[in-house]
Amino acid sequence: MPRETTYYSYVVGELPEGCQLCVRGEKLVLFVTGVCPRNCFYCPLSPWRRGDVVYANERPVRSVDDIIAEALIQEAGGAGVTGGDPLARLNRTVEYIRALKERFGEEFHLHLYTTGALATKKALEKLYDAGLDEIRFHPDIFTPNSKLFEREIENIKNAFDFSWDVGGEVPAVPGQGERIKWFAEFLDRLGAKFLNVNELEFSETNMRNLLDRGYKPINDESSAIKGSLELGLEILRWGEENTSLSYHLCTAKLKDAVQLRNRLRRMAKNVAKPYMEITEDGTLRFGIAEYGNLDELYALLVKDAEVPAEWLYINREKGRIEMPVEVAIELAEAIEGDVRFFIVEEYPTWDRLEVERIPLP
Ligand SMILES: C[S@@+](CC[C@H](N)C(=O)[O-])C[C@H]1O[C@@H](n2cnc3c(N)ncnc32)[C@H](O)[C@@H]1O
Ligand code: SF4
Repeated sequence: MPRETTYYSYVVGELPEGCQLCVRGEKLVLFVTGVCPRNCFYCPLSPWRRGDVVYANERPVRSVDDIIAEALIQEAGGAGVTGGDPLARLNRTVEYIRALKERFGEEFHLHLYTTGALATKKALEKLYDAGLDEIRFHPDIFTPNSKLFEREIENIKNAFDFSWDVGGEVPAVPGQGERIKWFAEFLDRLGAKFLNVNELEFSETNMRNLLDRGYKPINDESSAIKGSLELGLEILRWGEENTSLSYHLCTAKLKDAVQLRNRLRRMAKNVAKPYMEITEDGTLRFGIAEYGNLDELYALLVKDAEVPAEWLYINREKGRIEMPVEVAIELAEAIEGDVRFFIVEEYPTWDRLEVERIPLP
């Protein structure tokens, strides 16, 4: 029987090393390029991520230094190299893998996702020499009669010439169980280590495609697709009986409630300013005051309201003054006029996504 993990997923055999770090929030998401030779109907990437763009987590990358800076804030123990297809920009991918290994040492674990379409022996050799530890193939098993799929399948065989961990990773598309089992048997014959199965999720980008094919979310609060988890479990039960692969069924809930939360908590302690609280979810909570003239407001708060200057931070980019929650609550009661006070909660990420805003009376 597949084991249920404490982080809302299911395992047969051993959890792949890349996943072990990921669930603890220790994997940097290194998005090398949005360029990809495929066009999966379930592709979750937004149009602006489909271009030749580079991100380390939410941070846009101009050079390797940006990647290192992000890894330090996260206290990352490794990175998942993703896209798009990282092999569509092979030199860049190799440069980043090499730089991360050089900066953080051999222990820094690197796994990479690829379609397999560009995984020639030469390309794989470059990745292996750069220090890649684990490679995960996602061939187009749901369009089996295409030339591209044939090439992907042929290329996967090249990966077994190197002593890294080789696995597959595909979404559990309801109605496609037989294709996934075919892929599992294929990987097993070659001597692969694992097959990861992802619970299928909708995003703003793929929602139309998924609805048109009759797939529906399980409820209003979840992005998971009905029937995908059940299919994943069925594949794990079958796989345990019929193959020697390890399996991991990675759920939408794991990604949202565990992996993201753990990553945010790791980052929050390194970016929180003294006036910010870190919540259980890893978000930053603090008070803000908004007013047209920030210098005037600052003078009012320091001189008239006698708030110690070290409790205040003028954030000109966002047009506000930041402060501890308690100070904002007191000031909101004491100050009359056009100044607006709020308690906000933000992600500790590069884009500082605001997730809550409570106006103070
Ligand atoms: C997000 S992709 C990134 C790498 C690459 N673009 C790919 O598709 O392989 C990583 C894994 O996510 C899975 N995936 C793709 N679309 C998905 C979706 N809509 N819901 C859940 N998993 C998905 C695939 O199994 C893929 O191996
Ligand atoms: S392989 Fe990944 S990035 Fe490429 S189209 Fe499919 S889901 Fe999108």
